Amino acid sequence: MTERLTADLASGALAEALADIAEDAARVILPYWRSGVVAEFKADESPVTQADREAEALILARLAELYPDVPAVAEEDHAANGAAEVPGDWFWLIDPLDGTRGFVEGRESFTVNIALIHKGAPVAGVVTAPATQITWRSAAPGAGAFRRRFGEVWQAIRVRNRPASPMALLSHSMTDEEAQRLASRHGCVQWQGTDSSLKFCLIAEGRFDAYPRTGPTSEWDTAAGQAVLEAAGGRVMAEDGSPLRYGKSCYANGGFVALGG
Ligand SMILES: Nc1ncnc2c1ncn2[C@@H]1O[C@H](COP(=O)(O)O)[C@@H](OP(=O)(O)O)[C@H]1O
Ligand SMILES: [Mg+2]
Repeated sequence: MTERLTADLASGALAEALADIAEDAARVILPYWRSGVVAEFKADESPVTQADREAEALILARLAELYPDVPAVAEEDHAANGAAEVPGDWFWLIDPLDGTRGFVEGRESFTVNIALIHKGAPVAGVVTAPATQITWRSAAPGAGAFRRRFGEVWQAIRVRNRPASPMALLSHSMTDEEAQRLASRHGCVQWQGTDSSLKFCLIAEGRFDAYPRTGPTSEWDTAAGQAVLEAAGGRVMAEDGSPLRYGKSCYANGGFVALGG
C-alpha cells in the first residue's frame, strides 16, 4: 500500500510535493488575511475561519490524489467530527492554519502545517508562512532541511550551536512573568513571543535556540515543525526527555521543549 509513499519519502520527492501543496493552501488563505475575516469559536473556544476550512479541504484533496491509501488527521475535520481512532503505522497530521488568533488579528505569524507520521515519529514535514511567503521543509532522511521564498530555489538550513546567551521563543498565551520564568528555566536570558509553529522553523534556521511549552497543544500543531527542526539538527523532547511522539490519546501533547544545537 505504501510503496510509492516510502519511495518518495526516501528520495525527498514527498517533502517537495508537500511544500507545493502547502503553498497552494497559502494562496487560498491569503485573500482572507487583513480583509476583515470573521472568526467563529469551536467547542474548545479556539477560533476558526473560512480560510482554515478551505485550506484544509485543498490539502486533504491533494494528499488523497497523490497517496490515496494514507489516512489523514486534520484539525478542522477532527473538531467537526470528533476523535477518530488513531490510524495505522502511517498517517498525515494537518493543521491548515496554525496561529488562527494572530491571523484574525492581522499578525504575520500564522502557518500551514503538513506532516507524515510513521510509527509515532514525524518523518517528513512542511511549514509555510503565507504572510511572508516562506516555506520550510524536511528532505530525504539524513539530507537536512530547506527553506525557500515562494518561487525561489531551496536553501539549506541548520540549527546554530548554542550561543553564550541563548534566545527562547514562546507562545503569546502567557504573561510576561510566566514567559520570563520559563525562558530562564531553559537557560535563556532573552525571549520573544511568536504565534504558531513558526517557532520551530526559526530555531531550525539558526536564529533562536529553544521553544519551551508547558500549556497544551494538539499533535497537528507540532508535528510538521518537529519534522523540520529534527531534519535541521534540532530535537523536540517530551517532559520525560524522550522525543515527542504522535498518535497519542486525543492527539493531545503534554509539555515539551524544542531545542536547536
Ligand atoms: N487548551 C488548548 N488545547 C489544545 N491546543 C491548544 C490549547 N490552547 C492553544 N492550543 C493550540 O496552540 C496553538 C497556538 O499556539 P501558539 O500559542 O504557540 O500560537 C493553537 O493552534 P490554532 O491556531 O491552529 O488553533 C491551538 O491549537
Ligand atoms: Mg494549530
